Amino acid sequence: MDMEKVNSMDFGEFVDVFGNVVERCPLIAAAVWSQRPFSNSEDLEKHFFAFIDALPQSGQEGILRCHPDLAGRELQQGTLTAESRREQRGAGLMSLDAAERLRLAELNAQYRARFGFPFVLAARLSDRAAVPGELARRLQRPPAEELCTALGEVKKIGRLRLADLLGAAGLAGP
Ligand SMILES: NC(=O)N[C@H]1NC(=O)NC1=O
Repeated sequence: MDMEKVNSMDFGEFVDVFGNVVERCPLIAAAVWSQRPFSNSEDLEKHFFAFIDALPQSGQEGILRCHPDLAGRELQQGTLTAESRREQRGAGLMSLDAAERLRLAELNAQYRARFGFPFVLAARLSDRAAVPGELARRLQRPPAEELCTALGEVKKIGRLRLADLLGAAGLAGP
């Protein structure tokens, strides 16, 4: 998809296409649409990220809370978004054994109890062997630092989702 096509989208089409660049936060795409035209994919991405950065802490935590747990209940119930399912499957999180699932569920619960939002990690840049260790490591971090790290992961997920949507054509900028 090229930028000319993106810039010509009406509001509804844009939100349909980009509404899940940030998991279950179509409001962000709705706000970004107002800022078109975009010169290239980096410019488009910049607007998504700037919206996240400009939110008060409660809004940033709200974005994190829109994410499903890794290997959590929604994966079991089949209610993940298509993007999240693909990411979690790619990382091998759909084929955990019972002990691995339990370990992750315990760590996810501890993380949520400590920080008040779910553990977020760009699953496509990780795998089932690395996730529990990374979760245990981040569980020890100070809350303010952890909020920044988690938002950084939201951006990594968003960058990969945008690249999927735009393909190579969208990446070519002036
Ligand atoms: N909790 C969490 O990190 N969820 C996600 N990560 C990812 O790559 N896709 C998700 O839905």
